[in-house]
Amino acid sequence: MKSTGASLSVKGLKKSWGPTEVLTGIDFDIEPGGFLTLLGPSGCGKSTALRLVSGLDEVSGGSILIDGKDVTKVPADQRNIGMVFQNYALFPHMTVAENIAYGLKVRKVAKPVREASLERVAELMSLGPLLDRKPAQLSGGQQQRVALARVLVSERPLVLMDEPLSNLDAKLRTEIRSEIKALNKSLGITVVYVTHDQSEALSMSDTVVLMNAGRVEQVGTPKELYDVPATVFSARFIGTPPMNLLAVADVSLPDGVAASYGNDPADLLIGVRPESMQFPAGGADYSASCRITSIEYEGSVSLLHLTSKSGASFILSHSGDTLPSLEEKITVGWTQSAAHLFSKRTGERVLTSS
Ligand SMILES: Nc1ncnc2c1ncn2[C@@H]1O[C@H](COP(=O)(O)OP(=O)(O)OP(=O)(O)O)[C@@H](O)[C@H]1O
Repeated sequence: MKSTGASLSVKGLKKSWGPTEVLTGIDFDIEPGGFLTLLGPSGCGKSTALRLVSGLDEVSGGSILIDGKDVTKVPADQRNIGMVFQNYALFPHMTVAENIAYGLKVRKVAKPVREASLERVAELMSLGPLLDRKPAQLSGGQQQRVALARVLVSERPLVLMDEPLSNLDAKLRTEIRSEIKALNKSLGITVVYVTHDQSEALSMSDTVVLMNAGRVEQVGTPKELYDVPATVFSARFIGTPPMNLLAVADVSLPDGVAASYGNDPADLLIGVRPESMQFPAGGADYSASCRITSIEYEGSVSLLHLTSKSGASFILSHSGDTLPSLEEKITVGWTQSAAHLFSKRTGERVLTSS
């Protein structure tokens, strides 16, 4: 099953339903064989963007290029795109084998070729022993694997997946996640994936397009989004528990940071990830005095829920052996490199000269 992925370029994509603009002009690009995820909260427009790329809905503005060719006005069935959705709708009266090979049969692919493709994909997806069963005789995870196999066997250079794992339990999600990723790499197909689950996005993607209210908040590799969030929204959306954001009044800053910020220092928000905060604070560049309000034991770490001088809540992920006690007043710290500075007013990351 050789397959070479297509490139995809989305430019200024807009969609309105009546007077409501649900996509306000989004841009992203993906190289052949890449894995790009549209990530964002419910209702931000991820599925809408995917449906426009697939051709199921018409754009209100902007363009879609596949392998450099403008397909914005090309009907869905001529875009050569494979799709897997959350409700994977297998044909109940057909066996697994018939379901998988259905698309090839419709396209009048010769029987020996069909059979060879089926055998190959069944092996890849470990579906061999299930080929004669009907969908009702499969578990949810097995049905999802059949839906994926059906798309993979079709050898489309571009595959769109809309929350394909959302019906599965946590263990299966993790298993199928890595299967999808491995298939993306071994077959070279280009994948555009939609999810609201950040851990799914971070673990699978080469590129993440983080969306918020119909626009793109940030585009980058998973590491870029985690290490250098461009906005307060990115900082809070990526990472579990989310990044802490503290007002200047609650933090003791290194000399010069506030002064080097051209604007009113009270506009600064100091971001720090729970896992980058240290207790005890010894030698840290930034520090904050606080009180421990609760302690959540999570096995490898304990989450210390803290309250700042001004009453703001934040979290420190503590991996040390000795735990402080509840209600104890402590000082926590973090290094310059773990500090993320944002403007409260614009929500954007700001750089200081220090
Ligand atoms: N056919 C439609 N008519 C009117 N509004 C629609 C239509 N389809 C989607 N919308 C609206 O567009 C917005 C974006 O929806 P979309 O399904 O793209 O979001 P999403 O990010 O995929 O959300 P979810 O993760 O919940 O699926 C929502 O406010 C939704 O109500």
